[in-house]
Amino acid sequence: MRRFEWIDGIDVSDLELPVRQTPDSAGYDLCALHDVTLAPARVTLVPTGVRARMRAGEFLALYARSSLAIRYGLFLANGVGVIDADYADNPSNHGHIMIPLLHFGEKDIRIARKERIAQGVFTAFLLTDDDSPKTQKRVGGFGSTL
Ligand SMILES: O=c1ccn([C@H]2C[C@H](O)[C@@H](COP(=O)(O)OP(=O)(O)OP(=O)(O)O)O2)c(=O)[nH]1
Ligand SMILES: [Mg+2]
Repeated sequence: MRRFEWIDGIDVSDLELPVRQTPDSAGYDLCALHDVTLAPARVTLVPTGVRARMRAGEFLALYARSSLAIRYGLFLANGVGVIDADYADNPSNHGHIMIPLLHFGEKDIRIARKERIAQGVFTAFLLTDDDSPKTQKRVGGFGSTL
């Protein structure tokens, strides 16, 4: 089981789930769910309308798209986003993947619904020999494990 799903209750009639552009592309392109204006020197959290399901021992790494970085000065505010496998079932937002975009340019940028804004790469990770997680269940995202 490794797939993308829509978050319930959103109009997805004109959208498509994340896809890779070519057979050897690593990243699944994630699109903006809404039109959004990015102001210079600000972080804007852009919703995607999707969640990612994956196996234990994997995470979805979110990276910027090089073209947006080069053309507009757009970066992920967190450098690389880490989407945990247990985020999909968190009761607070049901795994909604959000993209924190940081705009380094000087003028507002308009991002349109459906525009590809980041890419996700499914990635395997390793644990320490004495690994012991602090809690058994994730309850939210962005600070829920404080
Ligand atoms: O760019 C991102 C980064 C994270 N997340 C979601 C998925 C991830 O599983 C969750 C928590 O992310 P992270 O562990 O990076 O943030 P945190 O500040 O440590 O929050 P928490 O205490 O909830 O783990 O937020 C996103 O939607 N987009
Ligand atoms: Mg965390």
